[in-house]
Amino acid sequence: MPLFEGLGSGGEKTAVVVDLGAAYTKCGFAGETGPRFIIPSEVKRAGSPEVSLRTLMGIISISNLIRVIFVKLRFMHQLKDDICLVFFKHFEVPSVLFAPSHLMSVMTLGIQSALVMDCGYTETLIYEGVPILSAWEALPMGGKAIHRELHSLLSEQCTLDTDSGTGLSLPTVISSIPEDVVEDIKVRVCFVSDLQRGMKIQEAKFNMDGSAERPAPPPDVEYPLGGRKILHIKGSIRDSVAEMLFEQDNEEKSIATLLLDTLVKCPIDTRKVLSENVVIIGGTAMLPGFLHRLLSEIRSLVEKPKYCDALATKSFRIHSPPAKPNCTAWLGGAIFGALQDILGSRSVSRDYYNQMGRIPDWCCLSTPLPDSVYEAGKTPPPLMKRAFSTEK
Ligand SMILES: Nc1ncnc2c1ncn2[C@@H]1O[C@H](COP(=O)(O)OP(=O)(O)OP(=O)(O)O)[C@@H](O)[C@H]1O
Repeated sequence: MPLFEGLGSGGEKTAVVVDLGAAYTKCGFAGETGPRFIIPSEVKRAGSPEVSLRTLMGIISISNLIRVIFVKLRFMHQLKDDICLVFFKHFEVPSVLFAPSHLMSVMTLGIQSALVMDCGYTETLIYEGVPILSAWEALPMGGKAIHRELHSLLSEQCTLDTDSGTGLSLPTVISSIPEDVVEDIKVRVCFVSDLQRGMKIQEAKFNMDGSAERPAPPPDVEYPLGGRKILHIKGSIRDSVAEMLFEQDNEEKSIATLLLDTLVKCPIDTRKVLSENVVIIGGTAMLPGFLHRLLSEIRSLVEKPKYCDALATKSFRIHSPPAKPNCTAWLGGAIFGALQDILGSRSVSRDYYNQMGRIPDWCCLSTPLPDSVYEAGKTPPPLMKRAFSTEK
């Protein structure tokens, strides 16, 4: 079907749904089952996600035709302000809605309460539609950390075959492996080992006297690089690079303990329902074996005194949302975006933005907007408006 067929030409307008991730931006239309585009978001400065020009251009080319935008975002207020400025002032979209990705993910399942873990970068928690912010936990462990580790392991341990020789060390042939190749290698050849095997790999890694034996690695892989170069990827890298997610650091934190610590912070009467409604989102969860290992880690940890006494539940279940983990939040946004009445009453309208010059900071509801943004003698404009209907 042509991309824009039937959209924006009369009737109710379709919302555009954008999930701005730190690594990838997903973009498509409300009411559809998957994003039309997944494009890399470029991070310009470490720790400060910025939307690349390329990403914005992709979004903008759509908004020109549809004129109604539904943006789903979980970044800081300044970035939201910048996005509003572009969409309201330049493209004159009727309304924008910023919705939390974790809440949107729960929408795909039709459940009220869930513990949502986002394994892009951060983990958070939602209960009965309201995030329990005091239980929010995060660990800088995700696709990026694996990517960095893989990059250094490949450079240190792998060899290259070229026309001029075989078994050459990497630095003698190329200065470094391109980032997109490392990303491709991660997605195509790496996997998460099961609990037993993973424990043995970790034991061997941290055993200084060499007495712990490492399990036999999977076969090496020959990966073609450009220019008739073949990269030999060691099997021991394939099965161990994702172990960092499950290794406990000096503070005994891994992604499994993070989930359990979050649960311990929740009110005791909510824990059972949350532990039986775990939702895992984020592209890193797509590594083969990830969910199986996470569940095994959790089941083993809950037997330990630290959690056995504190948790008051041992029953854990992970949902299977109707989308791949990296697109679950987007799909929730697409479902929410198709609910015209609800969407219209929850978005920030262009009129509001034009009069106020800013969007409300939902994180600071206790801080009212300064009086100076209201015109003298005028009451503030309504925040919400039915912006998605063609009714006059
Ligand atoms: N099939 C796959 N197997 C393994 N890893 C994958 C797969 N697909 C994507 N990834 C990894 O998932 C990560 C991106 O996931 P996702 O798109 O959920 O992140 P994001 O939304 O951009 O980031 P964040 O949630 O931190 O904002 C990348 O590190 C990518 O390498």
